[in-house]
Amino acid sequence: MQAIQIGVVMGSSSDWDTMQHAVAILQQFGIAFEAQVVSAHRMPDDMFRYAENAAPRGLKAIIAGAGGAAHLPGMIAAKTTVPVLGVPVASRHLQGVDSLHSIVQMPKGVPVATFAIGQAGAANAALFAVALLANEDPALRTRLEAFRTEQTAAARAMTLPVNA
Ligand SMILES: Nc1c(C(=O)O)ncn1[C@@H]1O[C@H](COP(=O)(O)O)[C@@H](O)[C@H]1O
Repeated sequence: MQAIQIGVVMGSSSDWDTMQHAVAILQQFGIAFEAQVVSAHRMPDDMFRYAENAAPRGLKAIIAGAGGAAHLPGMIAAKTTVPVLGVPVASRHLQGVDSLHSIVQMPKGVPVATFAIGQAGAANAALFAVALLANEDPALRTRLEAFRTEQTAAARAMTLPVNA
């Protein structure tokens, strides 16, 4: 069995609607991943353990999604040097601006790569993880390039009602 390369964590199962878009990309590229709920607020000891074990377990990156007071990505980053890719999940009252600011405004010295709010951010975090892995995996880079080529073709094929 292939060793797990990417960890996907989220603060609540209610984040799945967003974070499933990261998982779908990892599946599409055949990346060995794990996905689970880990909350800095509700299960701090588990969160610390997850972060501390990330490097010894060989994880290459952690995609962490959370909403509201979204401390999960930053707190994981505080406990590991494995790259953390943060996904702000849209919150009910502030539409995810709170999540974005919580994740992006890290103090100097503890970086979290922060993506857009919502499902596009989740998908892009996964694509970024694929790009990181592709640095060491030429076959994966070829698949990533093919993905981009298909995307370009789809964009070129777009039509507008005014031109129909
Ligand atoms: N931001 C965090 C953390 C954390 O950062 O540790 N743990 C849960 N949450 C967030 O709380 C929101 C509401 O969670 P519930 O739907 O379970 O009440 C979710 O978006 C989750 O990411």
